[in-house]
Amino acid sequence: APGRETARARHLSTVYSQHRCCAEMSTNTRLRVLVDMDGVIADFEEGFLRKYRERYPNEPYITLEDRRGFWVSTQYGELRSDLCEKAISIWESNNFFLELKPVPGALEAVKEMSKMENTDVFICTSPIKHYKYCPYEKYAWVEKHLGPDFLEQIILTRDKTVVTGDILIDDKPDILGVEPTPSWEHVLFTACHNKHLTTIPTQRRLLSWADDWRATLESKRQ
Ligand SMILES: Cc1cn([C@H]2C[C@H](O)[C@@H](COP(=O)(O)O)O2)c(=O)[nH]c1=O
Ligand SMILES: [Mg+2]
Repeated sequence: APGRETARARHLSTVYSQHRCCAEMSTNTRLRVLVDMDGVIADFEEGFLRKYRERYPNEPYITLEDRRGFWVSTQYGELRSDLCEKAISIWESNNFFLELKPVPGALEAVKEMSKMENTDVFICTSPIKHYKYCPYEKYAWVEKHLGPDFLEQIILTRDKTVVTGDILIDDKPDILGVEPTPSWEHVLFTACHNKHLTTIPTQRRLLSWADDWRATLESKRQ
């Protein structure tokens, strides 16, 4: 019957287009890049030291060269116990995250990355639990430096292991969470606090945004 033939033709056409779409997707596998914010595109350490010394000009401080270990609060607390809370008060203050300077080369790299064929870029960042300013200011910082379209690309999480991606560029040496085997390869972004760290031989680094980040991304494409 003519009617049945038409319906079958429509069905076959749909099935074919779905298979063709899947076939195309399987050959054009997209690369998903997760880029950390603090210490990778926003200069947390510089901003912290500048504002700490402004607020506490007579207190001891740790130069960027002497920074060791991810946690600023821990190293300041070891210097003198009360300095831990003083350190925390800096990044809990209004405008701290908003006024962080971009890491040299970061904005250019992220903009270029986001325009690459078959590439998706997300800013994957952990807010502090003192939520009065930080989440808002992280969004405002991305809009200010990367433009309003990039607001679509922000992932705020305290656990990056549950985020799916091919590569995570992050300055934190140990990225732990509920997922024991995250989907992404962690590429360690060199920062003052981790430059002296001896990492396992398989741990790749980006020394800065002047390093060959394009080769690192291409090495992850299927
Ligand atoms: C050094 C340091 C950082 N934090 C907080 C500040 C930020 O919200 C996140 C940064 O983490 P990410 O891995 O760069 O997203 O950590 C902190 O609470 N205490 C510290 O000493
Ligand atoms: Mg970081």
